[in-house]
Amino acid sequence: TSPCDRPAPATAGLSHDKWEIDHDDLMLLEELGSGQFGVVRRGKWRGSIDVAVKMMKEGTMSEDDFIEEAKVMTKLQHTNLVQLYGVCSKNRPIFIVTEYMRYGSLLNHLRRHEQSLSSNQGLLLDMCIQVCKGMAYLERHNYIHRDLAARNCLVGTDNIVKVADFGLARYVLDDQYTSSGGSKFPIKWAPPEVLNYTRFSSKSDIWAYGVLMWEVFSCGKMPYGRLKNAEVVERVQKGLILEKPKACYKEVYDVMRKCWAHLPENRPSFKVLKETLVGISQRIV
Ligand SMILES: CN(C)c1ccc2c(c1)CCN(c1cccc(-c3cc(Nc4ccc(C(=O)N5CCOCC5)cn4)c(=O)n(C)c3)c1CO)C2=O
Repeated sequence: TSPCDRPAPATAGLSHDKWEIDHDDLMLLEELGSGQFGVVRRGKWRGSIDVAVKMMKEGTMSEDDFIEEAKVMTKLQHTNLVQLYGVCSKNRPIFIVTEYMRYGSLLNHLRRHEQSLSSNQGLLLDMCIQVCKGMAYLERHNYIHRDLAARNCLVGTDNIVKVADFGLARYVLDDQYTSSGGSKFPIKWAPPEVLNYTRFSSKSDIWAYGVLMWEVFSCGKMPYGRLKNAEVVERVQKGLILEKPKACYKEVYDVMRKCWAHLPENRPSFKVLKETLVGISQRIV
Protein backbone atom coordinates (compact mmCIF):
# COMPACT_ATOMS: atom_id res chain seq x y z
CA THR A 1 0.00 0.00 0.00
CA SER A 2 1.09 3.59 -0.21
CA PRO A 3 0.40 6.37 2.31
CA CYS A 4 -2.31 7.45 -0.11
CA ASP A 5 -4.55 4.44 -0.10
CA ARG A 6 -3.94 3.36 3.50
CA PRO A 7 -7.11 2.34 5.38
CA ALA A 8 -8.62 5.30 7.20
CA PRO A 9 -7.13 5.55 10.70
CA ALA A 10 -9.53 4.74 13.53
CA THR A 11 -9.64 8.48 14.26
CA ALA A 12 -10.64 9.30 10.66
CA GLY A 13 -12.97 12.29 10.44
CA LEU A 14 -12.02 13.45 13.93
CA SER A 15 -8.62 15.24 14.20
CA HIS A 16 -6.78 13.30 11.46
CA ASP A 17 -7.52 14.46 7.90
CA LYS A 18 -6.82 12.00 5.06
CA TRP A 19 -3.85 14.04 3.79
CA GLU A 20 -2.37 14.42 7.29
CA ILE A 21 0.56 12.02 7.85
CA ASP A 22 1.59 11.12 11.38
CA HIS A 23 5.18 12.16 12.24
CA ASP A 24 5.58 8.92 14.17
CA ASP A 25 5.01 6.87 11.01
CA LEU A 26 8.07 8.49 9.36
CA MET A 27 11.73 7.50 9.69
CA LEU A 28 14.07 10.12 8.14
CA LEU A 29 17.17 8.91 6.26
CA GLU A 30 19.87 10.55 4.09
CA GLU A 31 19.64 14.03 2.63
CA LEU A 32 18.73 14.17 -1.08
CA GLY A 33 19.51 17.85 -1.61
CA SER A 34 17.77 21.14 -1.02
CA GLY A 35 15.28 23.15 -3.05
CA GLN A 36 13.12 26.25 -2.78
CA PHE A 37 11.76 25.23 0.62
CA GLY A 38 14.90 23.80 2.19
CA VAL A 39 16.28 20.33 2.78
CA VAL A 40 14.72 17.17 1.32
CA ARG A 41 15.47 13.76 2.80
CA ARG A 42 14.71 10.19 1.87
CA GLY A 43 12.51 8.43 4.41
CA LYS A 44 10.48 5.35 5.21
CA TRP A 45 6.75 5.46 5.95
CA ARG A 46 5.64 2.76 8.39
CA GLY A 47 9.03 1.08 8.06
CA SER A 48 8.66 -0.05 4.45
CA ILE A 49 7.38 2.58 1.96
CA ASP A 50 10.13 4.77 0.41
CA VAL A 51 9.22 8.46 0.59
CA ALA A 52 10.88 11.85 0.08
CA VAL A 53 10.31 14.41 2.82
CA LYS A 54 10.59 18.18 2.24
CA MET A 55 11.26 19.84 5.58
CA MET A 56 9.85 23.36 5.23
CA LYS A 57 12.44 25.96 6.15
CA GLU A 58 10.82 28.82 8.15
CA GLY A 59 9.76 31.75 5.98
CA THR A 60 10.16 30.03 2.62
CA MET A 61 6.53 29.03 2.03
CA SER A 62 3.06 30.42 2.71
CA GLU A 63 2.24 27.33 4.71
CA ASP A 64 -1.45 27.72 5.54
CA ASP A 65 -2.32 28.35 1.89
CA PHE A 66 -0.26 25.32 0.90
CA ILE A 67 -1.83 23.02 3.50
CA GLU A 68 -5.25 23.98 2.08
CA GLU A 69 -4.04 23.24 -1.48
CA ALA A 70 -2.49 19.91 -0.38
CA LYS A 71 -6.02 18.45 -0.16
CA VAL A 72 -6.42 19.06 -3.90
CA MET A 73 -2.88 17.97 -4.79
CA THR A 74 -3.18 14.57 -3.11
CA LYS A 75 -6.07 13.85 -5.50
CA LEU A 76 -3.86 14.42 -8.60
CA GLN A 77 -2.74 10.85 -9.35
CA HIS A 78 -0.98 9.73 -12.54
CA THR A 79 1.95 7.41 -13.35
CA ASN A 80 3.91 10.39 -14.70
CA LEU A 81 3.32 12.69 -11.71
CA VAL A 82 5.35 12.42 -8.50
CA GLN A 83 2.61 11.51 -6.02
CA LEU A 84 2.00 13.82 -3.07
CA TYR A 85 1.22 11.42 -0.20
CA GLY A 86 0.41 14.09 2.37
CA VAL A 87 1.70 16.59 4.90
CA CYS A 88 2.73 16.58 8.56
CA SER A 89 1.21 19.93 9.55
CA LYS A 90 0.60 19.47 13.28
CA ASN A 91 4.20 20.56 14.13
CA ARG A 92 6.71 23.03 12.75
CA PRO A 93 8.59 22.69 10.48
CA ILE A 94 5.86 21.12 8.36
CA PHE A 95 6.84 18.15 6.22
CA ILE A 96 5.67 17.49 2.65
CA VAL A 97 5.74 13.74 1.99
CA THR A 98 5.90 12.48 -1.60
CA GLU A 99 6.74 9.41 -3.62
CA TYR A 100 10.53 8.73 -3.82
CA MET A 101 12.33 8.64 -7.19
CA ARG A 102 15.69 6.94 -6.79
CA TYR A 103 17.66 8.55 -9.68
CA GLY A 104 17.02 12.21 -8.84
CA SER A 105 16.35 15.09 -11.21
CA LEU A 106 15.99 14.55 -14.96
CA LEU A 107 18.47 17.39 -15.56
CA ASN A 108 21.25 15.71 -13.57
CA HIS A 109 20.36 12.35 -15.10
CA LEU A 110 20.72 13.78 -18.64
CA ARG A 111 24.10 15.33 -17.77
CA ARG A 112 25.36 12.19 -16.00
CA HIS A 113 24.44 9.89 -18.90
CA GLU A 114 25.09 12.23 -21.86
CA GLN A 115 27.44 9.71 -23.51
CA SER A 116 24.91 6.87 -23.77
CA LEU A 117 21.80 9.05 -24.15
CA SER A 118 23.07 11.25 -27.01
CA SER A 119 23.02 8.24 -29.35
CA ASN A 120 19.60 7.01 -28.17
CA GLN A 121 17.02 9.41 -29.61
CA GLY A 122 14.28 6.83 -29.06
CA LEU A 123 14.88 6.95 -25.31
CA LEU A 124 15.10 10.76 -25.30
CA LEU A 125 11.78 10.94 -27.16
CA ASP A 126 10.25 8.43 -24.72
CA MET A 127 11.29 10.63 -21.78
CA CYS A 128 9.60 13.62 -23.44
CA ILE A 129 6.45 11.56 -24.06
CA GLN A 130 6.28 10.52 -20.38
CA VAL A 131 6.52 14.17 -19.25
CA CYS A 132 3.87 15.05 -21.87
CA LYS A 133 1.50 12.41 -20.46
CA GLY A 134 1.87 13.77 -16.94
CA MET A 135 1.32 17.31 -18.19
CA ALA A 136 -1.71 16.25 -20.30
CA TYR A 137 -3.24 14.88 -17.08
CA LEU A 138 -2.62 18.21 -15.29
CA GLU A 139 -4.05 20.09 -18.32
CA ARG A 140 -7.19 17.89 -18.19
CA HIS A 141 -7.55 18.89 -14.52
CA ASN A 142 -6.96 22.59 -15.29
CA TYR A 143 -3.85 22.45 -13.15
CA ILE A 144 -0.92 24.72 -14.13
CA HIS A 145 2.64 23.67 -13.21
CA ARG A 146 4.19 27.21 -13.41
CA ASP A 147 7.79 25.92 -13.33
CA LEU A 148 8.08 22.99 -15.74
CA ALA A 149 11.75 22.25 -16.59
CA ALA A 150 14.08 19.23 -16.62
CA ARG A 151 15.29 20.22 -13.11
CA ASN A 152 11.71 19.78 -11.83
CA CYS A 153 11.22 16.28 -13.24
CA LEU A 154 12.51 13.13 -11.54
CA VAL A 155 13.78 9.75 -12.78
CA GLY A 156 12.92 6.36 -11.29
CA THR A 157 13.75 2.77 -12.14
CA ASP A 158 13.33 1.54 -15.75
CA ASN A 159 13.82 5.06 -17.14
CA ILE A 160 10.51 6.19 -15.66
CA VAL A 161 10.24 9.99 -15.72
CA LYS A 162 7.72 11.93 -13.63
CA VAL A 163 6.76 15.61 -13.30
CA ALA A 164 7.42 16.95 -9.79
CA ASP A 165 6.59 20.02 -7.69
CA PHE A 166 3.66 21.09 -9.87
CA GLY A 167 1.79 24.15 -8.54
CA LEU A 168 4.29 24.77 -5.71
CA ALA A 169 5.55 28.02 -7.29
CA ARG A 170 2.39 29.72 -5.92
CA TYR A 171 3.56 29.16 -2.33
CA VAL A 172 7.14 30.40 -2.61
CA LEU A 173 7.70 33.53 -0.48
CA ASP A 174 11.08 34.47 -2.02
CA ASP A 175 10.25 37.31 -4.44
CA GLN A 176 13.59 36.80 -6.21
CA TYR A 177 11.84 33.64 -7.48
CA THR A 178 8.26 34.84 -7.87
CA SER A 179 8.72 38.20 -9.63
CA SER A 180 9.76 38.11 -13.30
CA GLY A 181 12.52 40.65 -12.53
CA GLY A 182 13.94 38.45 -9.77
CA SER A 183 17.29 36.69 -10.09
CA LYS A 184 15.72 33.26 -9.50
CA PHE A 185 12.75 33.64 -11.90
CA PRO A 186 12.96 30.91 -14.61
CA ILE A 187 13.20 33.44 -17.50
CA LYS A 188 14.57 30.88 -20.00
CA TRP A 189 11.44 28.74 -19.65
CA ALA A 190 8.96 31.66 -19.83
CA PRO A 191 6.83 32.76 -22.85
CA PRO A 192 6.25 36.43 -23.84
CA GLU A 193 2.92 36.74 -21.93
CA VAL A 194 4.63 35.56 -18.72
CA LEU A 195 7.65 37.84 -19.23
CA ASN A 196 5.33 40.83 -19.83
CA TYR A 197 2.28 40.15 -17.67
CA THR A 198 3.14 37.01 -15.59
CA ARG A 199 0.07 35.47 -17.22
CA PHE A 200 0.41 31.71 -16.45
CA SER A 201 -1.75 29.12 -18.20
CA SER A 202 -1.49 25.61 -19.61
CA LYS A 203 -0.21 27.39 -22.74
CA SER A 204 2.70 28.85 -20.76
CA ASP A 205 3.37 25.30 -19.50
CA ILE A 206 3.46 24.28 -23.20
CA TRP A 207 6.16 26.87 -23.92
CA ALA A 208 8.18 25.56 -20.95
CA TYR A 209 7.62 21.99 -22.20
CA GLY A 210 9.20 22.98 -25.55
CA VAL A 211 12.27 24.20 -23.64
CA LEU A 212 12.27 20.95 -21.61
CA MET A 213 12.27 18.99 -24.91
CA TRP A 214 15.26 21.10 -26.00
CA GLU A 215 17.00 20.28 -22.66
CA VAL A 216 16.35 16.55 -23.16
CA PHE A 217 17.68 16.45 -26.75
CA SER A 218 20.66 18.58 -25.68
CA CYS A 219 21.35 16.12 -22.81
CA GLY A 220 21.05 18.80 -20.16
CA LYS A 221 22.69 21.85 -21.74
CA MET A 222 21.62 25.28 -20.45
CA PRO A 223 19.14 26.88 -22.90
CA TYR A 224 20.58 30.01 -24.58
CA GLY A 225 23.99 29.06 -23.14
CA ARG A 226 25.52 31.81 -21.03
CA LEU A 227 23.19 34.59 -22.28
CA LYS A 228 21.98 36.86 -19.46
CA ASN A 229 18.27 36.89 -18.59
CA ALA A 230 17.85 40.41 -20.06
CA GLU A 231 19.32 39.24 -23.39
CA VAL A 232 17.00 36.21 -23.45
CA VAL A 233 13.96 38.45 -22.74
CA GLU A 234 14.95 40.67 -25.68
CA ARG A 235 15.37 37.66 -28.02
CA VAL A 236 12.07 36.03 -26.98
CA GLN A 237 10.20 39.33 -27.45
CA LYS A 238 11.71 39.58 -30.95
CA GLY A 239 10.52 36.04 -31.77
CA LEU A 240 14.00 34.45 -31.78
CA ILE A 241 13.89 30.82 -30.64
CA LEU A 242 16.33 28.11 -29.50
CA GLU A 243 18.23 26.44 -32.36
CA LYS A 244 17.83 22.73 -33.15
CA PRO A 245 19.97 20.54 -30.85
CA LYS A 246 22.62 18.56 -32.80
CA ALA A 247 21.21 15.10 -32.04
CA CYS A 248 17.58 15.84 -32.76
CA TYR A 249 15.28 14.77 -35.60
CA LYS A 250 13.91 17.66 -37.69
CA GLU A 251 10.31 16.53 -37.01
CA VAL A 252 10.99 16.56 -33.25
CA TYR A 253 12.42 20.09 -33.51
CA ASP A 254 9.29 21.12 -35.46
CA VAL A 255 7.23 20.06 -32.42
CA MET A 256 9.40 22.27 -30.14
CA ARG A 257 8.81 25.18 -32.51
CA LYS A 258 5.04 24.73 -32.24
CA CYS A 259 5.39 25.07 -28.44
CA TRP A 260 7.14 28.42 -28.98
CA ALA A 261 4.38 30.11 -30.99
CA HIS A 262 4.42 33.78 -29.89
CA LEU A 263 0.70 33.83 -29.11
CA PRO A 264 -0.52 31.31 -26.48
CA GLU A 265 -3.61 30.41 -28.54
CA ASN A 266 -1.37 29.29 -31.43
CA ARG A 267 0.40 26.69 -29.26
CA PRO A 268 -0.84 23.07 -29.20
CA SER A 269 -2.42 21.38 -26.15
CA PHE A 270 -0.57 18.63 -24.26
CA LYS A 271 -3.28 16.26 -25.48
CA VAL A 272 -2.44 17.02 -29.15
CA LEU A 273 1.32 17.08 -28.43
CA LYS A 274 1.16 13.59 -26.91
CA GLU A 275 -0.54 12.17 -30.04
CA THR A 276 1.99 13.89 -32.32
CA LEU A 277 5.01 12.66 -30.32
CA VAL A 278 3.70 9.10 -30.04
CA GLY A 279 3.12 9.15 -33.81
CA ILE A 280 6.74 10.23 -34.41
CA SER A 281 8.09 7.61 -31.98
CA GLN A 282 6.24 4.86 -33.85
CA ARG A 283 7.81 6.00 -37.12
CA ILE A 284 11.41 6.53 -36.02
CA VAL A 285 12.05 3.84 -33.40
C1 LIG B 1 8.69 25.76 -6.25
N1 LIG B 1 9.31 24.67 -6.97
C2 LIG B 1 9.12 24.60 -8.40
C3 LIG B 1 10.09 23.75 -6.29
C4 LIG B 1 9.99 23.60 -4.92
C5 LIG B 1 10.78 22.65 -4.26
C6 LIG B 1 11.68 21.85 -4.99
C7 LIG B 1 11.77 22.00 -6.37
C8 LIG B 1 10.98 22.95 -7.03
C9 LIG B 1 12.72 21.13 -7.16
C10 LIG B 1 13.90 20.76 -6.35
N2 LIG B 1 13.49 20.23 -5.06
C11 LIG B 1 14.17 19.08 -4.55
C12 LIG B 1 15.29 19.29 -3.75
C13 LIG B 1 15.95 18.16 -3.25
C14 LIG B 1 15.51 16.86 -3.54
C15 LIG B 1 14.37 16.68 -4.33
C16 LIG B 1 13.91 15.27 -4.56
C17 LIG B 1 14.88 14.25 -4.86
C18 LIG B 1 14.45 12.93 -5.04
N3 LIG B 1 15.28 11.85 -5.34
C19 LIG B 1 16.63 11.81 -5.41
C20 LIG B 1 17.26 10.56 -5.55
C21 LIG B 1 18.65 10.49 -5.63
C22 LIG B 1 19.38 11.64 -5.58
C23 LIG B 1 20.88 11.64 -5.64
O1 LIG B 1 21.52 12.14 -4.76
N4 LIG B 1 21.54 11.12 -6.70
C24 LIG B 1 23.00 11.11 -6.78
C25 LIG B 1 23.45 9.72 -7.15
O2 LIG B 1 22.80 9.27 -8.35
C26 LIG B 1 21.37 9.22 -8.17
C27 LIG B 1 20.84 10.59 -7.86
C28 LIG B 1 18.70 12.85 -5.44
N5 LIG B 1 17.35 12.92 -5.35
C29 LIG B 1 13.06 12.62 -4.91
O3 LIG B 1 12.66 11.43 -5.08
N6 LIG B 1 12.17 13.62 -4.62
C30 LIG B 1 10.73 13.31 -4.52
C31 LIG B 1 12.57 14.92 -4.43
C32 LIG B 1 13.72 17.79 -4.89
C33 LIG B 1 12.58 17.65 -5.85
O4 LIG B 1 11.37 17.82 -5.21
C34 LIG B 1 12.49 20.84 -4.34
O5 LIG B 1 12.29 20.51 -3.16
